[in-house]
Amino acid sequence: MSDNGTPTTPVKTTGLHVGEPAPGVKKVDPIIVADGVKRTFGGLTAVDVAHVEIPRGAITALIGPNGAGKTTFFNLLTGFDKPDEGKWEFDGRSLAHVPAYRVARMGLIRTFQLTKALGLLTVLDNMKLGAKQQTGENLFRSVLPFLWRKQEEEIEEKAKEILTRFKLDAKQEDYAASLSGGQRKLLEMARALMSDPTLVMLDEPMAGVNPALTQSLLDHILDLKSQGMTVLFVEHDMHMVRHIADWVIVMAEGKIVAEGDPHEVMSDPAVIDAYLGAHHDADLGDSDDEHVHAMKELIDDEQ
Ligand SMILES: Nc1ncnc2c1ncn2[C@@H]1O[C@H](COP(=O)(O)OP(=O)(O)OP(=O)(O)O)[C@@H](O)[C@H]1O
Repeated sequence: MSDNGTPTTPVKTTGLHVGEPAPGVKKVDPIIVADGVKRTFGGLTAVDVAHVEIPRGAITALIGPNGAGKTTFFNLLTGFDKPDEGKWEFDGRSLAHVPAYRVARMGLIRTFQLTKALGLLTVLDNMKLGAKQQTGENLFRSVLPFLWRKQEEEIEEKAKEILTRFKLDAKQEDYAASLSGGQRKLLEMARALMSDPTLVMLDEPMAGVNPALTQSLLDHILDLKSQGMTVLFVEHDMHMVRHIADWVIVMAEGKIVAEGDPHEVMSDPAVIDAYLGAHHDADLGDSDDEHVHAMKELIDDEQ
């Protein structure tokens, strides 16, 4: 946002890849490298990614039609699900068989939609839960209470400082369930920052967000990049993707079908096919598939 309150055009990070943009293209400085990652559910292949690299220090959008395998791939990368086969690295370290809590401790944090249980905690308690491993729960608590108390104070101070940055400080004692959709998204992001991540993975950051908070969320995501973090997000809001993503990876039927900067990707025939399939030239009429509509609009813009 500029000083006079009008949204500014974000500065895109370029020069991320080596060679022609295509599925699996090499990156100059990848933070995640995945190879042969496959996940099936019964007879259904949800994810079948031959090779993909996520560029460091940039904002990458993972897009694709419903059921493309985006969430499943997110879950695999973060240790919340196990693949049938494949290997993947974060910052040069293998993540295969590493449980979710250790992946998070290594600096790869994903946001979660606020569950019912977390809604019953205050905003401040939600933030404290996001802090890195706490010594409070072990021997120190009873043997060295002063250490535990000091750590508690530091965590609380940090939580309040981040809440202020996200303009949620006035809500710190409120139950998280009382927040609006947009405020919850801000809290999810704020909570992720409690553990000083290297890579932040956001699951549909714009879903359910009132337009009044959209700019604020976008600014916070751009801010993560300016602080040196890498961002990977799944999103159906194509305007947002085009506005802030430096790089876009497109999945369809479990596979990566295209990669490139937002302009390249939205004019790629493989992407048009993945989204619109047989509907490409048809009037979508009353179809309730909102993101297919949004994609069609943008593809038309590009042409
Ligand atoms: N636990 C599960 N059991 C069975 N099938 C599953 C499970 N999780 C996902 N699937 C199936 O795997 C496929 C990929 O689902 P996934 O949720 O990863 O797609 P997505 O791209 O995130 O979709 P959306 O954009 O709709 O969230 C879908 O066909 C889905 O029904």
